[in-house]
Amino acid sequence: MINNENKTKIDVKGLNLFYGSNQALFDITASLYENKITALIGPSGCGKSTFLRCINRMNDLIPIVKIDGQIIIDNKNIYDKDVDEVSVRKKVGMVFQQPNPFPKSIYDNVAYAPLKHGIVRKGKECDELVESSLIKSGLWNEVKDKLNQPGTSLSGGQQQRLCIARTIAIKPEVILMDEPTSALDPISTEKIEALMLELKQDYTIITVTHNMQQAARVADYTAFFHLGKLIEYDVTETIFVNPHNKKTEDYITGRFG
Ligand SMILES: Nc1ncnc2c1ncn2[C@@H]1O[C@H](COP(=O)(O)OP(=O)(O)OP(=O)(O)O)[C@@H](O)[C@H]1O
Repeated sequence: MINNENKTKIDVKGLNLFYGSNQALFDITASLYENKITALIGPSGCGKSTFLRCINRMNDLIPIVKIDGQIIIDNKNIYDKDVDEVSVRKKVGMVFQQPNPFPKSIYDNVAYAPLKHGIVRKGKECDELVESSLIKSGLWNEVKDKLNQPGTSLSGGQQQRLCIARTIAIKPEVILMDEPTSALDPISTEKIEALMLELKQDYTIITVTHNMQQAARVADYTAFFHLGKLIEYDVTETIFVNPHNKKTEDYITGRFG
């Protein structure tokens, strides 16, 4: 059962999303909790990534998308007309499936956006932010002597941690992760999972995963989607051990998906 002492960070109310005439999300309503990891699971095409992208208005970039309903973050509907999507994306950072560092140095990968948004000034202030972001992403010890080397010279797992450092540097409150380890080897995956558990102390994390073991290992809450509907959402243990819906049970026991 969901613990009522949790603090809601994101309140989703009656969210519908259409790609042209094709409806991809149906009346999604859920509260997502602060300093928790919520995993979104479900078969391919069920709308997990679409839902994730609604939380930082990334779907606004797709012209055929129409959205109705509300996503309230800290008491403000991010789809209200007076909300600018750039400010939403600062508050809600995102890490993608493929590590995608900029073709720049390790240092510049982290420093670029904070300098551009005026979060820090060049020099000591920026150096400190780069260092603290790389420490928080667990990469500092591996890169502190080669900050001028290209981000792309790192291993896949290191590149993903660099992307996490880049996200943290903008000082978000929520981090969205879209299958953050599916392109990584098991050891890099383990490091990212350990990092997620550390990061949830400071951030609210929503992650899409196809890996049930990963959801079971890291997520406090799990939401099961099917055909664009949120079928069941509960504490992770309930979803995996004692699901209430037959479809959830069929999916987690591998009967479809
Ligand atoms: N840019 C787009 N234009 C049109 N339809 C889209 C677009 N992106 C997704 N869809 C459709 O929306 C539905 C949900 O897709 P989505 O990618 O959100 O599912 P998913 O659960 O994340 O899938 P997967 O696990 O395969 O990544 C699918 O029917 C998909 O074809």
